[in-house]
Amino acid sequence: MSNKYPNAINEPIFSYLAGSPERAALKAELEAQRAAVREIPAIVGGQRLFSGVTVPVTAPHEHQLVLGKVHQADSAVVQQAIDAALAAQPQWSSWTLEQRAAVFLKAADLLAGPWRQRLNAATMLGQSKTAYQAEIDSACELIDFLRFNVQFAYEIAAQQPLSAAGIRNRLEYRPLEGFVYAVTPFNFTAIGGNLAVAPALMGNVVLWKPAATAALSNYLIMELLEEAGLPPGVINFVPGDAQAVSAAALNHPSLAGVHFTGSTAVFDTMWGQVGSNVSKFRSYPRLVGETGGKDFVLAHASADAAAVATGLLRGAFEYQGQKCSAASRAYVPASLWPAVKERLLQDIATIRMGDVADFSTFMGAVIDRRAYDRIEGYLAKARDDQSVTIHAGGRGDDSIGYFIPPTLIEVQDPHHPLMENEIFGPVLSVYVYADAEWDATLKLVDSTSPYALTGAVFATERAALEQASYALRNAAGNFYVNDKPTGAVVGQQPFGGARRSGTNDKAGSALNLQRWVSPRTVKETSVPPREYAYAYMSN
Ligand SMILES: NC(=O)c1ccc[n+]([C@@H]2O[C@H](COP(=O)([O-])OP(=O)(O)OC[C@H]3O[C@@H](n4cnc5c(N)ncnc54)[C@H](O)[C@@H]3O)[C@@H](O)[C@H]2O)c1
Ligand SMILES: N[C@@H](CCC=O)C(=O)O
Repeated sequence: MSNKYPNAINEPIFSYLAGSPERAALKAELEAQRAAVREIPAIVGGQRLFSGVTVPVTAPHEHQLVLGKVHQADSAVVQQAIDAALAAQPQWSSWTLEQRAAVFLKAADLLAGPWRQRLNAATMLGQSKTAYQAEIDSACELIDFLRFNVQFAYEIAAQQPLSAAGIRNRLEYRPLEGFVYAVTPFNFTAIGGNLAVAPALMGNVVLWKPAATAALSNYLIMELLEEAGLPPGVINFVPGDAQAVSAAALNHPSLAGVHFTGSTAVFDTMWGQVGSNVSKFRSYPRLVGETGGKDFVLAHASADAAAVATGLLRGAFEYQGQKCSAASRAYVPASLWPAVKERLLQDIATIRMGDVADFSTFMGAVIDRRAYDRIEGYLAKARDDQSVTIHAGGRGDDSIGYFIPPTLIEVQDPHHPLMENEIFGPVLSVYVYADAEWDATLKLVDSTSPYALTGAVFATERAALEQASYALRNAAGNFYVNDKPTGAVVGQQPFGGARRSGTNDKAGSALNLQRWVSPRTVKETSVPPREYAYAYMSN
């Protein structure tokens, strides 16, 4: 099947400069959304289900501001959603790729146009992203997922076997039999959408359990998909208690796959549940999970100090360090550290943190009370720890919002918990190594953390870059050279990590989409043999 659509290109990032039309539109949308309280129901087979049992969605940077009420799906609703998905499956899986792609390409165009600021504003208010962080996520990345996935799906469909004379072979890329359970994180609106949409594009039906704290933006994605023409029941939206929803979904004989992004601990639990139910399932479920990280930045003595400091600051503190890719442990040689530290402290002193609707802010708040308490717990311990030095930040303030300032901590022990545990907040820990210990530091970086998601090396000496790239080949699924470890772009840097960071199925690439198909090989013979004996046997 050939792709008649043009090749995808990355959605350009709007500037939001003062006086720009996009800035005015976003401001207006922010005002409108902060003044409303959205009812957020489950969507099952196209029907809105309001259970009446609700959980509020609040703005992390202004926790008294209620933006929505999420109606919780109970296990009966989950069962209804699975039934609706399975009922939608025969028709949806009979649609051609071209017909399915048309829905998602229309969604991309709507999002690039009239829907852009609706989704950006919801992401800013509900998940405390600045305008830029929302734009690269809920607008550009989601549009890119929608468009590039179509292109990748055609590339998969084009992979066909040889056909010898008199025989015609083909591979049919069938969707999985059953439903895919998509469980999504709070921190990227685009990831939420993609985890539900990618299997659907390949012809699957989906049960989507969003993160409670991202329910507002994720619900808008459902509305967007409906406007784009997604038939009822293809994606069913079931916000609710994670354990209850999962218990129902992961027990169902028609579970065909899990598409997860979130913490390692939760994925471990889900994997265990699937494992203990394995003989119940009609097929072996595909398990795709992109999980936690403890992402490193390693500077070599030849590195440019300003580039290292800028990579660290953006990598560690953008979106309050709540990117799975965020720089959270750094290794800087003693000769470079004074210059890197000076520059970092100068820059950190200028960072504005606060209400993301104020476009001069660089940082908003962390997502919720639980995250605030977890991060503040690390900071409280660090404040009492004589073995570490807090150079900046180090104490949160939750009076208005869940604010944790950009925090820079120097450790003496490279195996300090601050260097090993995923904190998922704006906390950067630095270990200063002796310049002569470069080789040993490469081993240290590789062996310190159980994760292997992202990492970066800064150097101007080519030999050092090549040495680090080889020594750290298993330490990160996304490896950056002279750049921050965040900000992967769909179609340019397929994303995912190995070890305890996930199954590394590379979101935003054909590798991921291949997990959502079950190929059937068909051989057709033009003139079938009519005698069993082979010719040579008659001699
Ligand atoms: N590797 C990646 O691509 C990637 C991308 C984004 C986020 N992350 C990771 O996600 C984490 C942050 O996101 P989060 O706080 O939303 O993660 P989380 O694991 O707390 O939640 C993820 C999803 O799992 C659900 N969940 C929670 N407990 C569950 C349970 N017992 N059973 C089933 N589902 C459950 C949540 O409701 C949510 O929908 C970090 O660890 C981060 O590194 C990884
Ligand atoms: N793809 C994003 C990270 C997603 C995880 O949170 C990045 O590359 O920064």
